[in-house]
Amino acid sequence: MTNHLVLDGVTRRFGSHTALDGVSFTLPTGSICGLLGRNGAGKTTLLSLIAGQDLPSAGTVHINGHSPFEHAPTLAEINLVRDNQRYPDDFTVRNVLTIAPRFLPHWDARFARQLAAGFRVPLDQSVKKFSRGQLSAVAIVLGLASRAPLTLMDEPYLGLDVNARRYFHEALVRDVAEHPRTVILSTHHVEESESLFDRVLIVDSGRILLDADIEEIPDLAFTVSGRDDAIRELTVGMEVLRLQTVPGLASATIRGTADDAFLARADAVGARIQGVSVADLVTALGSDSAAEAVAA
Ligand SMILES: Nc1ncnc2c1ncn2[C@@H]1O[C@H](COP(=O)(O)OP(=O)(O)OP(=O)(O)O)[C@@H](O)[C@H]1O
Repeated sequence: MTNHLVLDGVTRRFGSHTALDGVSFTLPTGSICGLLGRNGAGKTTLLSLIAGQDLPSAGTVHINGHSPFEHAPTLAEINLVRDNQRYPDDFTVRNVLTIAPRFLPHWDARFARQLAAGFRVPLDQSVKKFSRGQLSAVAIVLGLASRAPLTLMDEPYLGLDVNARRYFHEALVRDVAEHPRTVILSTHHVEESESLFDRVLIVDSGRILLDADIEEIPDLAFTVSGRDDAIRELTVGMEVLRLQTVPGLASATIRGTADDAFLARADAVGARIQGVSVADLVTALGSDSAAEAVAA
C-alpha cells in the first residue's frame, strides 16, 4: 500500500500562537482515519493545510508526492467538507448537486441523490432556510458523493440526529469499501464513530499525541479500578495517563499493557482491569490531570 499523504515537521503559527508544532505522519491510501482531540487542538488547522487551503510556517505536506498548495491536479483529488460550508444565496440542494461535478471530478450524481433521499433532505428548498442538521446532511452528501481520493471531513455532525449519524456511518463504510479512498474524519463524537476508523490520530496543543492503527489500541493502555489506596500503591512507577477518584475509589488509565505480575497483584487487592476504547484514550491523553496523576 502506498503512502497517500505524508506530513513532515508541519508547523503553523498564527502570530505568536503555534497552532501546529512539528506534526509528522503518513497515511496509506485507503485509510479511514479519525482525527481526534480537544477543542483548539489544531484539527481544523491541520485539515486546511492538507487541503492546500493554507501554507505551513515550516515543514511539508505531500499528497502523492506533491504539495497541494496551488497545485491544481492535486487539489482536484481533495475535498474538504467543513461544518460551516457556505452556499450561494437562494441555492436549493438540487442546484448544489447540479453544480458540484464542476468542482468535484469524481462526483457520482446517482449516489448523491440516493444520499439526499436517505438524509431526507428536501431538494427544492433554499439551503439558506435549512436547519443546522440539514446543513450538515448536505455537507456530508457533498463529502461522500464527491468520492474524492482524499476526502476530509471536519466535524460533519453538528445538529445531526442519531438516525442521520447512523445512516452516514453506514454509507461511509459501505461506499469506501466499494470505492476505496482515503478519508480523514475530525470529530468529537468519538464513541459513536470509533468503529469506522482503521487509523487514529490524537492531537493536543498542536502536537500528535497518538498515531496508531486501530488494532494497536488494546496494547497502548488499560484501566485499573478499585480501592483508592490499593490503586495508588499498585500504580507506583507506572505511567498514569488519567486518575479519576471518588471518595474511597479510584480508576487509573495506565500506558502500556498489564503483565502477569501486575495482573496477580491487582487480583490480590480486588482491583479490576479493563481495556481502553479510543474515546478513553482521547480523554486520558488530553487530560490536564495526567501530569498531576503521575506525580500523585
Ligand atoms: N486564523 C487564525 N488566527 C489565529 N489563531 C488561530 C487561527 N486559526 C486557528 N487558530 C488557533 O489555533 C488553534 C487551533 O485551532 P483549530 O481550529 O485548528 O482547532 P480544532 O482542533 O479544530 O478545534 P475545535 O475542535 O474546537 O474545532 C486554536 O488555539 C485557535 O484559536
